[in-house]
Amino acid sequence: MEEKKTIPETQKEEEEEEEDWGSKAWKLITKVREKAPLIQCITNYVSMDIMANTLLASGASPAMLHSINEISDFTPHVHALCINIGTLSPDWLPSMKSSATLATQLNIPWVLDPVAVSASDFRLKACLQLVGLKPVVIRGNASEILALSTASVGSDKLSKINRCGRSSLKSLAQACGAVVAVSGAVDIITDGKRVVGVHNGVPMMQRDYATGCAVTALIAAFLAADPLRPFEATASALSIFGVAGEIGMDLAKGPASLRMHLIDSLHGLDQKSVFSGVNITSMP
Ligand SMILES: Nc1ncnc2c1ncn2[C@@H]1O[C@H](COP(=O)(O)OP(=O)(O)OP(=O)(O)O)[C@@H](O)[C@H]1O
Ligand SMILES: Cc1ncsc1CCO
Ligand SMILES: [Mg+2]
Repeated sequence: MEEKKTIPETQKEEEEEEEDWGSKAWKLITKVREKAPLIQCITNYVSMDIMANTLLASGASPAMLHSINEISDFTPHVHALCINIGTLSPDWLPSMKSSATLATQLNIPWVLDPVAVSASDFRLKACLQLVGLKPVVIRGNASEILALSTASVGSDKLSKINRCGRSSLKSLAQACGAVVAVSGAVDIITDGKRVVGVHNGVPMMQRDYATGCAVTALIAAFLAADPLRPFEATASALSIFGVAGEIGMDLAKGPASLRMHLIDSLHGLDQKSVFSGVNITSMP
């Protein structure tokens, strides 16, 4: 007869919490599909197409409106807002600020993507002004989040050994009052207290421009589905996008076909694939 092993209580709790992410993510994508939230994106010229198609494939309704003449009429009616500074110019910045200000005043969740924040002084200053307008989530790659950390928290306060490590990420989240997400092979998400890692996605996603921008928009859709739990929404969106990338990669021949298959997989994602694919773990 097989020997019965007993699992220590703490390990059991951790396993239960980790197992639970599959159902959290499934509930959120289901809610996005049911609610079809309206997501305003003020984004760059490169990402508009993949972002709109990612949102549509998830069940959300994208709207790429950026004219200053339309913000006051339109932003109050959206369920979430995504601001991306990828092709920032002086004439778009007032629209971004105005839309972000309205969203914060009206309790509409919004997410900031600090694309290439350290490329110029103009971009860094603009990004810090936007951070001051209280995004609910900031999602960038490691170099962008490191640049933002150094500028927002101060290089002297960051550990020299572990400058983009978990403790500096937590400090950034606390300083900004936002959930901070760093994408990469393992995406790291923190709300300043909790930290989780998302172990989904495939390396080929880095060979395709604007996948980062697209997942930031998906975070906005998940925020619209559950505005009170931005940490869970952010981790789930990153995981679901990664699972769609994994399934898409089985059919793809390279970056261009991955883009197509990722969007198809996101559209067709079922409960079984979400439960077996979502891989989110707590981090100390
Ligand atoms: N090595 C990897 N393995 C698995 N998934 C990855 C890897 N690198 C990136 N990803 C995934 O690709 C997506 C985009 O992340 P990335 O860090 O490339 O964003 P980014 O640099 O902001 O992209 P862009 O600026 O082109 O929009 C995320 O969903 C992330 O999880
Ligand atoms: C290539 C590129 N240039 C500005 S934004 C962008 C898309 C990826 O962020
Ligand atoms: Mg990016």
